[in-house]
Amino acid sequence: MCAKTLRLFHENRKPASLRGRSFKRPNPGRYVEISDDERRPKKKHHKHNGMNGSMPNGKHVSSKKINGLVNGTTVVHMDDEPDAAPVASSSKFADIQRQRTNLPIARGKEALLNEFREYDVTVLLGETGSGKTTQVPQYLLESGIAAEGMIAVTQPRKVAATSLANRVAAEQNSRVGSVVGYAVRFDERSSADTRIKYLTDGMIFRELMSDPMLSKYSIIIVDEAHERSLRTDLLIANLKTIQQRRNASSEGKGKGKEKERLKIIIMSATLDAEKFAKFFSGSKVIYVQGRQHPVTIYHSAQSQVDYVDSAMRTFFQIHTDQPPGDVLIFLPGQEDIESLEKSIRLYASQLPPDQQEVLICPMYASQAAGQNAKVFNTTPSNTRKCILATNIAETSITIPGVKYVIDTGKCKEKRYLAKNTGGGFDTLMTRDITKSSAMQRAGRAGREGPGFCFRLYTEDSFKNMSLSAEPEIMRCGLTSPMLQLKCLGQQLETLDLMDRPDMDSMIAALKTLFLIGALDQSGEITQLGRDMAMFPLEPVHSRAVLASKEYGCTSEVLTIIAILSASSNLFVDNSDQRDAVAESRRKFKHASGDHLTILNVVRAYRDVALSENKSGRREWCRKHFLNERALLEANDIREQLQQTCERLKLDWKASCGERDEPVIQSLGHGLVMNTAFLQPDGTYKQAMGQSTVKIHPSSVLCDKKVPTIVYNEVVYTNQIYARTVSVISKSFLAGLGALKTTSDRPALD
Ligand SMILES: Nc1ncnc2c1ncn2[C@@H]1O[C@H](COP(=O)(O)OP(=O)(O)OP(=O)(O)O)[C@@H](O)[C@H]1O
Repeated sequence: MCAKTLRLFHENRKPASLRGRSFKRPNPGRYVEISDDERRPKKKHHKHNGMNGSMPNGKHVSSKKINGLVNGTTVVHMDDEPDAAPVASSSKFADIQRQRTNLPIARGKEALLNEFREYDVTVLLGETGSGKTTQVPQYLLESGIAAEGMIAVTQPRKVAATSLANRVAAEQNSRVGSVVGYAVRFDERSSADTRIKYLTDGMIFRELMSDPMLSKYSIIIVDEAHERSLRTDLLIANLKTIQQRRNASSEGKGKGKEKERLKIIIMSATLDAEKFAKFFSGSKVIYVQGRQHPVTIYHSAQSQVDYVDSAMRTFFQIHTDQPPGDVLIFLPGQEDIESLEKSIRLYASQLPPDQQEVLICPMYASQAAGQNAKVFNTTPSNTRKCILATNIAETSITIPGVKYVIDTGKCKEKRYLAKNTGGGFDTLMTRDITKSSAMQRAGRAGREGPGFCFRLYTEDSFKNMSLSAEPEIMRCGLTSPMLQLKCLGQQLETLDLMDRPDMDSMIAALKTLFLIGALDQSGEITQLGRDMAMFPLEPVHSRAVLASKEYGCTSEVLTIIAILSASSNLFVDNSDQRDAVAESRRKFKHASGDHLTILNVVRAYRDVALSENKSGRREWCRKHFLNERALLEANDIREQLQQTCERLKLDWKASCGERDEPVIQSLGHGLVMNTAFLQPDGTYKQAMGQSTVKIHPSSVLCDKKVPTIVYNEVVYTNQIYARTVSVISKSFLAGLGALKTTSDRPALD
């Protein structure tokens, strides 16, 4: 392959099509400048602010304004070049400290701290890479503003929480889990010494159940608030009330009571600050100006129909023409990542031997955490790392070595479909990204030095993008958050939210909770519902675990639910070897369907583990197209679920041996909304809704026609598919009431 055939960004197109873009920023005239002392003497020949940068043709690109901010905003100016670094030290720690002091935010440290001291709520805007997420918590700790309490920093994504904790622990010259810790679902590293904790918004929301006033925290930082994830919105609503109560009770009680007070800091690079400031009246908006390194942005001249192919061509254009530096490519989902990985591998193998090697690192949520963490490893000098990521790499993180970003402009977004049917479901749909996402993606370059972002969409497309995504609470299923709120004695309907979900979604969630026994007739939470909320699982899964007590099969159900909760799929989907995969899967096949097939796999793996060493186990998994990471992760998850069982006095060792019915029926208690019956045309109609589903081709039941099915989830591609499917008896479903709600139900047994 010749590099020229891959060209998407031609040199001669640059002046017209490859314009640098900048973050819009507030008009400094409207804002109070904190202190001139904070500023460095100007160096006139450079202006490193926003997404500015000199074009390859030498043109300078000016900055613009992104969001109007409210009056009273403070701008902390840091738009000049940082001071020369202190004398370099040979130790890594000294090097890290030098990096810290060179960050734009370091220049406004004292001014920021004064604002944090004065205001209970601050909304902090600062450009990507300015140092908000890593530095602000450390400033708060070192200045004593956090007093005796802990500082929580919430993140919408696991990978951000863990990688930030690692970085900040290194900056504190300590190990993760001591002064700096993290907590994400199924993984926590913290101790009595922990003062700064990075945690997902879901985890802190869960903490509300055991500590409704979040009393161990004196400061809660809600980071990447622009994402408006569902848990962030629920957390913010709760924080407002908690702060009012805590601060009112500490009022006038003297110094000792200071630690009862709660400070809230909302942070992002691309935030509608005004909306947050209105929600928290009396809050202060602070703008940290300046970024450490410029990012030059290029747009494609024409719209790209095949974004995977365009990404591939752009990658090789960079690889063959540009200086060393790793490349981060944003794609919507796993299928595109796998397809691009194949083509890059193929073309890279045809490059001349003197070309740098290409190391491909996929990064997506359903891949095991350990695998995702590999992207943070440094690359040997003769290798260019090419990270193929979904939007899990979009915010907060710094991937060492990344100099180039390729942005396809696409993402997958969770949406609740068919909400009017009462039997709706969450599904992922591919869509165009928002301006906020585009800026965040570009911001992943330029973190260790000047960066470049190649957008595979036109400048007009960028201009026409909406500013930010619709809040998740407006577009997702609400079963799990509604159960958690009920446990807290709160109603979603009456909560003081920034945006309110629609009534259909709330009714659908209430209906599911009622059907699985979490709520009684009057909508009050039951003891069963409280027990369900104890598990770090979707309520439908925790209901299955609790039902297993009655059927004496908790051991089997825990194993299956642990596999279903793992972040990666158990079965490797290898489309090139479809027949071999199918043949191998047949060995584990259980006539009742996929759930017991999963159990057969785990049992077989356990037997292998008794006789084989690590490499033998790995080889066995490879031969059977199984993902060992999923098996290992599920083992950890199972141990955590066992602990919850112990707290609930549920015998997790109880086993039903080889019987399948108790297991399927336990699952049926939880997945009652995910049941369907066969129709004459071979499709299945939801027992509790109006949608029609097909059995997913990956299921062991895909060629079968069985009267009634229970399934774990639906996936939506060109059709609606039920995935992880088992046969369930009609009489059992009738007993649950699942077949009573539709007029065209089949004749019952
Ligand atoms: N793991 C890391 N390895 C190397 N440098 C890092 C790492 N994490 C952070 N940094 C450095 O610290 C800088 C600031 O990172 P930080 O996450 O605090 O910025 P931010 O303002 O929160 O950015 P964003 O809005 O993108 O989250 C980065 O640009 C990078 O130079």
